[in-house]
Amino acid sequence: MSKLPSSLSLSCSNRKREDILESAQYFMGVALLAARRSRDPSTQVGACIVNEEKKIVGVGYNGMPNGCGDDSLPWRRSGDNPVETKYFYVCHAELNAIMNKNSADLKGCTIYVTLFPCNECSKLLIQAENGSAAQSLCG
Ligand SMILES: Nc1nc(=O)n([C@H]2C[C@H](O)[C@@H](COP(=O)(O)O)O2)cc1CO
Ligand SMILES: [Zn+2]
Repeated sequence: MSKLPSSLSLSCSNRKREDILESAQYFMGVALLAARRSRDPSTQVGACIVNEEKKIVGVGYNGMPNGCGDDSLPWRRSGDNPVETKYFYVCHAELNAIMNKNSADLKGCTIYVTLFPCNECSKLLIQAENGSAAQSLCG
């Protein structure tokens, strides 16, 4: 094999980087970044769905339904009536990641989500045939 020109061999390493992010760290990082888009004043959640080829097929964060102004619905956690709280309206990050999917189905996919899925989202993930879920270890 011909020797590298001396200028090239001295100016930059010819060895690939080893200390790269693991794929799970990368996808959870995407979920954490997506959470930064949430307008929920108390809890921001992000979700990233990845297919078996490790391609991102859906990203979402918790927010009010499309077209429903973030200022016209309540963000409070408690009220005399459930309709006075955000829980009655907010779309969870997992729901939005599923709805934002760019693939025909989610068979065998993995979802990386910054909070453990609630029972409603767990049902959605099962019905969407989402293979498995990974949850962030951060608080
Ligand atoms: N897995 C989840 N995905 C989500 O998108 N959420 C959202 C729904 C609310 O907008 C917020 C929770 O509000 P709080 O009860 O921590 O103030 O996080 C919550 C969970 C946890 O069940
Ligand atoms: Zn949920």
